[in-house]
Amino acid sequence: MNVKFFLDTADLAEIEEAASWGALAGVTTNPTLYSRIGGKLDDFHAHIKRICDIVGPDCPVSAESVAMTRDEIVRDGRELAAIAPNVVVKIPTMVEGLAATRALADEGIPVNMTLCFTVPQAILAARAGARYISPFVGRFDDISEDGLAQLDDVVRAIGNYDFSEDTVNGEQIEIIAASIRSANHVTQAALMGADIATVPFGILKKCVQHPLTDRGLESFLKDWEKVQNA
Ligand SMILES: O=C(CO)[C@@H](O)[C@H](O)[C@H](O)[C@H](O)COP(=O)(O)O
Repeated sequence: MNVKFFLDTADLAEIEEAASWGALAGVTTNPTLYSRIGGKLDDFHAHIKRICDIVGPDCPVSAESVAMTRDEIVRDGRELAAIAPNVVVKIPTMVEGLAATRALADEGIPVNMTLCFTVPQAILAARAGARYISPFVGRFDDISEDGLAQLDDVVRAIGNYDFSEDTVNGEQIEIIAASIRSANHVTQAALMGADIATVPFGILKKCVQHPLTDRGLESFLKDWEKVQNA
């Protein structure tokens, strides 16, 4: 298992930029992120394809189903999975979603079970065959709960067991820390052993930066000028 950064956006310019940094391992989208870039319904599949083309076949791209019944979610999921081999079908943690996850997993289609807020939800997602489980940190904090503690609980509970009989091709489940609001959330998620942090582009940039890095670079450049003029 390895720790990875996913980008939480549907914005192609952000994805291109982050992919060019050489450390991006995947992308997650959701209906809000797609609407934020002015996305249109009839362009949704083409847009997901564009993201897949930018990041390449080794980077999973989560595309969310907004269907509400098992059969509709399964139909949606099959269509989304047909866009590109690296598409992961994102499905909310709900009864119909669990049933659809089982059906899609049995067909070899990977699912990212999203909107997960508790350990029992995560265990059910795992048992239903989810490849990824996405506990939300920031939104749990928003209701005066402890998002990081909840993430820690999910990481430990899922890590206690072997779910390989339930997942597509016996692959290991990966926990995606979602609703990340700060670089510190990323730090804490990594210390807890979350496999992935999916972060908005602004947070990804903050993860690269540090004032001491800037100050150190400035003084190295100044001193190098002295070397050149010596
Ligand atoms: O579920 C996943 C990743 O699997 C994410 O795309 C997830 O939807 C987003 O992180 C959240 O919706 C972001 O929420 P917020 O922090 O902006 O309220």
